[in-house]
Amino acid sequence: MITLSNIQVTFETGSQLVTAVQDVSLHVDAGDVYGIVGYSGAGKSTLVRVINLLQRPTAGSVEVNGQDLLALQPKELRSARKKIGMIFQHFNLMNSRTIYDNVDYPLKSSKLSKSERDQKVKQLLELVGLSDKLNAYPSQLSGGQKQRVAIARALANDPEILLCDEATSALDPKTTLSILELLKKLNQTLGLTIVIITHEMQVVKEICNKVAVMEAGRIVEQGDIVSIFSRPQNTLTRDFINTATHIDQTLEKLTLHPSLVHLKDNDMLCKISYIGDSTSEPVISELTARYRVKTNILFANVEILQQTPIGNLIVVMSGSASDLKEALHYLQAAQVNVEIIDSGLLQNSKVGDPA
Ligand SMILES: Nc1ncnc2c1ncn2[C@@H]1O[C@H](COP(=O)(O)OP(=O)(O)OP(=O)(O)O)[C@@H](O)[C@H]1O
Repeated sequence: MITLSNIQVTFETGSQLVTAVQDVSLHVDAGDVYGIVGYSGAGKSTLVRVINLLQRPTAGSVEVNGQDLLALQPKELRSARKKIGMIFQHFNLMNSRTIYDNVDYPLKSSKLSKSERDQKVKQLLELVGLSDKLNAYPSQLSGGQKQRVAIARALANDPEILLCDEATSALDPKTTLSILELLKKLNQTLGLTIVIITHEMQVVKEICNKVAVMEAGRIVEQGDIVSIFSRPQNTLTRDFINTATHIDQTLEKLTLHPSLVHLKDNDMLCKISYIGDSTSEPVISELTARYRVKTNILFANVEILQQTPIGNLIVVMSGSASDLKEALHYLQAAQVNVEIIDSGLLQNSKVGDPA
């Protein structure tokens, strides 16, 4: 549905050149919910605006639904753009017009009759759950309701693609979830292809089937969500994932308060992660039954991403050195990833160190 190839966007500010997007290529299939995640200034907004040519790239090509957008004449581009809806962080509604008029506005240039337009506006507002707000003004709505109006307006011309530029960043967590649920419903019922840019991996986790991670204008990692969450390759990707799973915060607390974890010489503080089938294996109980290794679970979390379970645990494993070694081999063979964070030997030698 969308193929960006070797996109470069450079801005000239006074005598300075800012390269906002650098050699980015990505491919979005029809029906994807594609997340682009990155910290502020990474180039996400610039990149997403390239998809509908709100931002013309300095170099590269933009193909949407089989059309080379950069080759289109202004009139053709206007009609291609109608098939690409967009929503924004601050909703961009017209405050002096009613909700009805906001949604009706993009239909003014359509070929629909007045009664067809009326029917369409009402249908759209029903789809987003706002049938009772036709005559209200934006100032009378909550942030979540305003975003629903913006979504209805973006769908007025039956687009195939919806671009979401930080669409939930101004919303509280509960409202964010309800908007993401609505987007998921639109993806599933209308077959809408969605591109979401966000700085929150939590958003990606809720709704996306694919994700690209951006840093300093480049994509540092991209792929399907399960592979990225279970085997992140890039440090930045790991950082983003850890913020969404809370595992790093827990580890930080444990490291800041060593009294929470009393490690004896043969104890190991480990982070254990697994994906898919391993969750049904009673791996933890096997450690005790087969290898005489006791496991104290300090933190456990299972996420279901695209119907695939992904688990993360922080545990203290205790046993003899040889039993621990065998247990680690067993976990490795069971496709369970183990990262040793600290061990009793290490911790106790640190305690004994002269200041
Ligand atoms: N019109 C412009 N003129 C000059 N520089 C720009 C322009 N638009 C963006 N930039 C610069 O390009 C870089 C990327 O900005 P962009 O807004 O795309 O990042 P972002 O990842 O979307 O960040 P945020 O989440 O804060 O919006 C930044 O250094 C920004 O200052």
